[in-house]
Amino acid sequence: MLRADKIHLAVRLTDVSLALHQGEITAICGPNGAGKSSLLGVLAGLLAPGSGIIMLDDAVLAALPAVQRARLIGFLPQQSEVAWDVSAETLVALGRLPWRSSAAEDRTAIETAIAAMDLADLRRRPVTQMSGGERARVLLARVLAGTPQWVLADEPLANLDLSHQLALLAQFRALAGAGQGVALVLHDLAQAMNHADRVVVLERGRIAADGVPEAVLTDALIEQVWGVRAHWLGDPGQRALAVT
Ligand SMILES: Nc1ncnc2c1ncn2[C@@H]1O[C@H](COP(=O)(O)OP(=O)(O)OP(=O)(O)O)[C@@H](O)[C@H]1O
Repeated sequence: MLRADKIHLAVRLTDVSLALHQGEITAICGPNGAGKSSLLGVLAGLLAPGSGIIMLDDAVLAALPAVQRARLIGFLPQQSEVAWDVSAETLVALGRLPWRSSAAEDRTAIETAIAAMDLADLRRRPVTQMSGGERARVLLARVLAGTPQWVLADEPLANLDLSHQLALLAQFRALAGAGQGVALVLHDLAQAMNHADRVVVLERGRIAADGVPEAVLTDALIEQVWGVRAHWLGDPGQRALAVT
């Protein structure tokens, strides 16, 4: 379990408590500036809260050695810019840095990540010569190559075409099915409704709702938090949001 207890981060997060569970996909939703990226950064141990604590199972996350945190938690930031002119394969291989494993183990993890992100044809291409969506897939493959127990991804679907969005959502489901914990910042409420096990809604740095998607993403909450009047169409698992 990855647990945040009474987190305060100046201006950005106020009294945020939540627990993420392995085997689940948790969607973190909310308007621009609500604190989603800040929360993900705190959960990953990359941002130190002013007060409050993050626990990873029985350990205080901040007290774990950095290399152990890097093995346990894979973090995909919102920005997909890459400064280095390296090939996709080299960038994916950097995901193995926290591990001092055998070459064979590294190779297997790298190849699995490349296949999962559909990058076989792009593996030798410099990432600086890729489209935004292609680069986003390489960066996520780097996270997957690290075989983390937790994947925390900030808007991982934002630059992807529909087919790669669906493939990636299936990939996240497979990770959760294998017992990993997955937390995704998502702006698309239909994706959160249909693909997450749980939705956490942030509003101005506070948790506005937390629970199963159908119970959380009600028409009333969407109007309250996003100021948009909308209603859901379709059946559970295949919902579409109609704006009224
Ligand atoms: N480094 C920073 N120092 C101080 N305030 C910041 C910093 N980064 C972001 N903020 C502010 O904190 C609030 C939350 O920002 P955050 O990036 O977490 O929101 P978000 O929900 O991820 O937004 P978006 O949907 O636009 O990506 C915003 O008001 C933002 O302006």
